Amino acid sequence: MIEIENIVKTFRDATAVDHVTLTIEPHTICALVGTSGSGKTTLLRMINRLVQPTSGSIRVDGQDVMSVPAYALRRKMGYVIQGHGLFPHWTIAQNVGTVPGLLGWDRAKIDRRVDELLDLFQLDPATYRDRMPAQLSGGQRQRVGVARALAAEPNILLMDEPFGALDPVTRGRAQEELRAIQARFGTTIVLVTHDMDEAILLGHRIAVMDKGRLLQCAPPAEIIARPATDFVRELVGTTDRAFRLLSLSTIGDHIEQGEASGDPLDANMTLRGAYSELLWSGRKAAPVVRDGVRVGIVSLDGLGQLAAHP
Ligand SMILES: Nc1ncnc2c1ncn2[C@@H]1O[C@H](COP(=O)(O)OP(=O)(O)OP(=O)(O)O)[C@@H](O)[C@H]1O
Repeated sequence: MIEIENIVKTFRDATAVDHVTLTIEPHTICALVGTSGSGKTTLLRMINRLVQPTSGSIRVDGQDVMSVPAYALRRKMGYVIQGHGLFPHWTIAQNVGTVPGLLGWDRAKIDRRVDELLDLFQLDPATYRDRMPAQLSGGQRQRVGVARALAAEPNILLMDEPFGALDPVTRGRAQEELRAIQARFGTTIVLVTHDMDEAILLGHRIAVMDKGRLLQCAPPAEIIARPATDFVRELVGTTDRAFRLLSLSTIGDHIEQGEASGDPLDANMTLRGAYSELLWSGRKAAPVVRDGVRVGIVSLDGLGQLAAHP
């Protein structure tokens, strides 16, 4: 658990983070969103002591971060930045093995871990472990950056715009990978992002910042349905909010009974995806299958009700 209490950071006369109190539960993703300059990066960097707070406290699993040597803290927490931050003159394997090496793991254990992580991120170890960062695409480098941060099995991962520079397709894949890895290892993740769609997709909770202050911290559905201020409402975007609400759950969570014909939709599809499919195929309803077995239907009427202001 990360407990941020009344934290303040002032640079000369400017307050970058202004009395923020925020608790991040273990095994969850907290997405920090806000406009440029709202203090997200500064807040993130106070968690691993890259930035020294002016006042307030941060506890990680009950321990004040100021009581732990900064190097020990940073080895315990993964940190990923935009543009990956890989060492350019080290191979991919050396980059991924950095923290395990610092922690004194033996060679064979490091090698196994590096190969396991490269596999996990769909980078064939035989092909990639001895390459240099410059011999990878931007998307591959970014995935190596995430693999490196996970190398020593940290239970906390701090991520600052990790996918900001990727094209939409690569970005979508990287987001899915991160979601799967988080679900598998239960890592607690603090993710700074400009992108509300990314925050809604990945965040169990979304923390909205403006001018150094925390305006609201709540699950995505609540941020969409009950924004605490006009700024939060504007950030969520009023034109898209019905679709954003539909993107939060799958058809499998809202199976209807009835008859429908045509190609079936998979129960794991989001409600938003189903809505789009129904409009596109000109149908009022479609059968739903789970593991190939028909379990019910999804209808435009049903989706319309689910998209309405709760
Ligand atoms: N080292 C520094 N010295 C002086 N001012 C700083 C420093 N770091 C950040 N700031 C200021 O603190 C404020 C918050 O910056 P921060 O980088 O935390 O915002 P952000 O929300 O992460 O922005 P972005 O999304 O653009 O990265 C800004 O006004 C910035 O200019």
